[in-house]
Amino acid sequence: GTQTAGKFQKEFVDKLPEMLCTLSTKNDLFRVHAPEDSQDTVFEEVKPLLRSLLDGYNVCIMAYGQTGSGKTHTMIGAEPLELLSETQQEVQQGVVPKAASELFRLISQKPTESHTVEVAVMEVYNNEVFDLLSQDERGLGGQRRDVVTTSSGETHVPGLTYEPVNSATEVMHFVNKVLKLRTHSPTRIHTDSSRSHLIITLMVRKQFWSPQCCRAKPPDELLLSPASSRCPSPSPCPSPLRSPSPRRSITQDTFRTKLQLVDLAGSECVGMSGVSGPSLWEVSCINRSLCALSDVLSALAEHRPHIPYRNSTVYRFIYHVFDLTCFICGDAKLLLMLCVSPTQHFLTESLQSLGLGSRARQVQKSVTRRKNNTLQV
Ligand SMILES: Nc1ncnc2c1ncn2[C@@H]1O[C@H](COP(=O)(O)OP(=O)(O)OP(=O)(O)O)[C@@H](O)[C@H]1O
Repeated sequence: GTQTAGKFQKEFVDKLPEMLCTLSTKNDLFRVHAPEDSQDTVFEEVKPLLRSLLDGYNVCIMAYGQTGSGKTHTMIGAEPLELLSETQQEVQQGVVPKAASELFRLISQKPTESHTVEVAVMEVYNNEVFDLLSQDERGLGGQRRDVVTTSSGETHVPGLTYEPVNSATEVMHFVNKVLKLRTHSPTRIHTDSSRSHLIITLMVRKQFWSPQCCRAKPPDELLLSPASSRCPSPSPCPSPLRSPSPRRSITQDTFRTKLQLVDLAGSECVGMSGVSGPSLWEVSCINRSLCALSDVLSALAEHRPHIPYRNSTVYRFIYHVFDLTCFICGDAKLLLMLCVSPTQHFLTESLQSLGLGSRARQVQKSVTRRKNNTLQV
């Protein structure tokens, strides 16, 4: 009866943290953080992936969970950051600013390599992709972009704006500038609910410097500068790197990897969030795209011959964002951060999120292999 079910739910919720912690200690790939854990503690899980990014893996870090469960808090940080002191801001920063800082810190430790970094910010709203770094005519949102798949199977967003960045501060300058363009609406559960999926991409290009061209490490002003990141063949290397002999530099292949930081829109039950009218379409698009993710993960986990990447209208979103053929089966690492409400009220939603997490873990068992992701310069 209802009473028994209620008792079960209470016991389940009471035991949930303990169960999760036990699982966490038994499995290296699985961690649980309590609400009081700091952003720094959570970021410790993410840090190794930044090293992988520079080692040549594509990396996707994605926050999933019901509406209001803390995805934006986890990915971006406490808002509004500008009202906090500098020290508080650092403490409250989420995965995106911390990952950008760590990336540039790691790059600064590799003086013999030249890196360029570019940032793109997209939102996927009602199954359409918007380029937030290129505002529409009214300045109220991003330009709508198409998603195309080439004959070689690569997915592109033609015209997507990539801005060159030289520091974490510059990355966050672009991100913070466009965050207000992201679609938000109040719901009964969350007064400032994001109604779109946010995708921040950091594209890293790495170029090796030829010994004939550069006897020593390139000077700092050449590192991370998009315009100067290529060894300036056929012109001689700039002083003091010019070779004593009149040999010209050798341009090498560029190694390109992508870090995708994804703050998904929250899954929600219409009855609970109380949305109506045009907002119902938003919820339907959000829930369908999240179901499609679940279907893809299930198919991959069960090694089914058909993986429904191209599942109806969400295909473009799923395929482009996760590029799952690459992220899960190939040269990539995926970190799924499940945000779960600590209250009993949202037990069903929490179980649903954990279900998705367990499917994702099964996919993790497939072998990840890194390949030379080279581009012709
Ligand atoms: N660990 C936490 N510590 C303190 N506050 C938190 C934490 N997680 C979430 N919050 C707060 O809870 C509220 C909802 O969080 P957030 O906006 O991140 O949810 P969300 O999952 O992104 O929601 P939606 O999908 O509806 O956009 C915010 O006010 C946020 O600051």
